[in-house]
Amino acid sequence: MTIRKALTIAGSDSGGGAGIQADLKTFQELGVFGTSALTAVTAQNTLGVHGVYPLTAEAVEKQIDAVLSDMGVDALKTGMLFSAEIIEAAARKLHEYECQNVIVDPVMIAKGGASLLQEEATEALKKVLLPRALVVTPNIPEAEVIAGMTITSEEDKKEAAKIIASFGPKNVLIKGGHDEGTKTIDLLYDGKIFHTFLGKRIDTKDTHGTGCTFSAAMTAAIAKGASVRVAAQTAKQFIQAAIEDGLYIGEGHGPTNHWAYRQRGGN
Ligand SMILES: Nc1ncnc2c1ncn2[C@@H]1O[C@H](COP(=O)(O)OP(=O)(O)O)[C@@H](O)[C@H]1O
Ligand SMILES: Cc1ncc(COP(=O)(O)OP(=O)(O)O)c(N)n1
Repeated sequence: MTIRKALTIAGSDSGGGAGIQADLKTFQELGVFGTSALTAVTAQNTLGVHGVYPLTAEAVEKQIDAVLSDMGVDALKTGMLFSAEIIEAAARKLHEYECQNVIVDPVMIAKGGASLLQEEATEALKKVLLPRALVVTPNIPEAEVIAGMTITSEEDKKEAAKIIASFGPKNVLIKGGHDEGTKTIDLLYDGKIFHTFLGKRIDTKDTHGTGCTFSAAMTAAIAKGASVRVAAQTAKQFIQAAIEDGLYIGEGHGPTNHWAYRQRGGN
């Protein structure tokens, strides 16, 4: 049996709905062996972020070294990176180990409004990390910050995707969770063509960690050999099932159901 492996470089969510915890659960559900390099510890639950405690860039580098020098990976993703120093450290390691299948989820702000990326780190993200990405997966507010424009229509999303592509990622996927309307529209730009992935918008407050889970599902699918387009389709089905079959945990924005996709027969 060939074991496929994935690495997540991200923050810890004590509430288990987002961050490293969501990533590892998603890898597991999609049959991929998960490894991790922690960037920060957050004290977090469904009501919000109650504390952020970043690790040093050196600690992040050491974890990446430990995993990549011995075990290797088929794909990796980044999530909450918090500072320019951590972004630069991660980018140096991706260069050193010649990592190819890199999925960058440019996490900036948690649902409750807490900052998970220092404002001055956006430039480092654009300059050193995006050029190394096979795919970058911003939500709409993140796409607005990276592209430097406001998004209010599908045409705006396309324009923003083109601007973000100019920073170097091979593919840009703008997630549609923050849109309005009865459908969610995720837009993939591969440098030439636009592809859309549609879902039924579920009326629920339990959407904590949807972005992390979506990008982790893409990472797992790519680790198993899927193209970016097929991986986006798998991730869309995974997150749709995870939101639809809600778990109703906690008083605020609850986590999604990472079991749902496999329980429905997905693989
Ligand atoms: N209420 C919802 N119903 C169905 N799909 C959703 C809903 N909210 C988000 N999604 C989907 O979850 C994924 C993550 O999207 P988004 O919420 O934009 O990311 P983030 O968590 O980074 O803000 C996307 O595929 C999006 O379409
Ligand atoms: C530790 C940590 N990492 C990332 C996030 C953001 O997750 P996301 O999937 O964007 O979901 P919401 O925060 O929007 O629910 C996080 N909260 N914590």
